[in-house]
Amino acid sequence: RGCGPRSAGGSASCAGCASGWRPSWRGGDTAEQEEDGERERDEAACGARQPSAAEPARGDAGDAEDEDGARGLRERLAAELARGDSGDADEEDEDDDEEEEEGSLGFPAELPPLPARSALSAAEILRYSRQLVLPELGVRGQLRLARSSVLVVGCGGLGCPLAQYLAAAGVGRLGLVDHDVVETSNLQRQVLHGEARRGRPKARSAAAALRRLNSAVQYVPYRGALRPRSALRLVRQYDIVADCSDNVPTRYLVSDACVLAGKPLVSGSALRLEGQLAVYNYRGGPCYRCLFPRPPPPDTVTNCADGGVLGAVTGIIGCLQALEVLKIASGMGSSLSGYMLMFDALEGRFRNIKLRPRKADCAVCGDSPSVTCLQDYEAFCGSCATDKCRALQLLPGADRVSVQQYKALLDARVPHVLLDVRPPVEAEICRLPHALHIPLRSLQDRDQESLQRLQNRIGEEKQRTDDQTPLPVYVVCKLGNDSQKAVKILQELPAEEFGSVVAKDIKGGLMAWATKIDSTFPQY
Ligand SMILES: Nc1ncnc2c1ncn2[C@@H]1O[C@H](COP(=O)(O)OP(=O)(O)OP(=O)(O)O)[C@@H](O)[C@H]1O
Ligand SMILES: [Zn+2]
Repeated sequence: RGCGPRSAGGSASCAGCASGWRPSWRGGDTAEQEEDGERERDEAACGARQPSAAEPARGDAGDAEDEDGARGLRERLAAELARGDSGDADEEDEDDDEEEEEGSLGFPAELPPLPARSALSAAEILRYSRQLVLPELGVRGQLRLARSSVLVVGCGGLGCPLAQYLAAAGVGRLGLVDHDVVETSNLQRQVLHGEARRGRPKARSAAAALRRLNSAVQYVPYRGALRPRSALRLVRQYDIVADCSDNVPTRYLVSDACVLAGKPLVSGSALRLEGQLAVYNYRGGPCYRCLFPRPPPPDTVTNCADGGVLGAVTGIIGCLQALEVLKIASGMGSSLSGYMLMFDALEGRFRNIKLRPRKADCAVCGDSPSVTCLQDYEAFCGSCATDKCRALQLLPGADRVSVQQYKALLDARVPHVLLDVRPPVEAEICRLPHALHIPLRSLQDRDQESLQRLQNRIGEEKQRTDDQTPLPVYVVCKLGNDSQKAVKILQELPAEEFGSVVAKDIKGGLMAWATKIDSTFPQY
């Protein structure tokens, strides 16, 4: 997931595209298009054999194999229709993700090649008729799609719409990788997973939903994290890779694997109300590392849980990713390679920015690469390959208390000030009633009025006690990261101006309060 350079929050980088922390755009470069061998590369990339003009684009199955395939498909379609008629298909399907046969991420087995196809069946012609009549696609493009395999990394906000449109369009095989399970807060944008799938592995849930949409596509769910030890073996088995993940180490891992395996990478990111799309390592264009040779500092990266995202924005970017995949797979039109498409939802504006060409000194796709095998990307980026472990450790243990410790001192009526440093929009969602609210941003800006409000509150509380020791300020935020940053700021305030402030942070923040102390406190 990512953000545009103009993301709210200014300095935040996105977990997805690693921008925000901006690439040094250089306008005016000619896109590096390698015309030579373009067709060859394209064929290899989509794994499709281009049928000759003499080959029939017919609806009547021409040989026994096609006949069988068409009959099987017709029967399946008939069965599906019958199920739809009965009106209880959804109920029957409720547990069908349990039946999804999984691929192994540990040592991915070699997948059988997709069958060679020379003609479409009548059922396929009917099913794909609205796109078959597009001269740009036609039967030839549809057959190429049917021979194409796409690996989708991440079945979340981007992966769901992407996979949905690829399945509907009739790609041959979809590999679906995700290590997570469906959560309630996913449902606002991860449109393949329904309420009944909460707690289920996303890869299987997605495969089950997609199978209902188009049973002719092969789905291979991989329940687990894409890791350096197996990524290359997996990526080699697919023609095109779509990065729909949400963290920087995975972005580098997927990109490097694509360069080493020679696969095009369609990469999307979305955060807040902005999204980005790029095609890397395709037709001589740059790779992700060409643009972002170094990862951003981990504490500048924002994710959807912290920054928020509108489902429609991930939907738009996911669909644009699907479009790029379909174009590459079918050989239709020109690709976005060499450009980055940026979407600003509030302005309703798309911008296409020309990227620097492939860098001759790129560590992985350059002329003498130093990265020749996959690495430890968590170490390289200094952050986890999941956005689940988001806890920063900025303060020594003595400056932190647990939610249980804070509850105990609250029960004992120990005089103190509770300072909530979340952004105003989050404080409107829920808050502890006795907290003073000053956003971290105001502290970072040393906003005088805010600091005065803090001093006033400390003064008021002090009046209630004879104790002459400095009154403690306990700082809370959503997860316990911003609160540590706030404590550092308070500790650095000049004592002669503000008096000495004894500040401590509450570990795990209000979400730890909700899970460990008060289950009625909302989680978000
Ligand atoms: N290395 C990886 N291997 C497999 N799946 C990954 C990897 N990195 C990220 N993902 C998956 O990519 C998806 C990204 O989607 P998205 O950010 O919309 O979902 P999320 O992480 O569930 O959201 P939230 O942050 O709101 O909880 C997630 O489902 C996540 O599990
Ligand atoms: Zn590169």
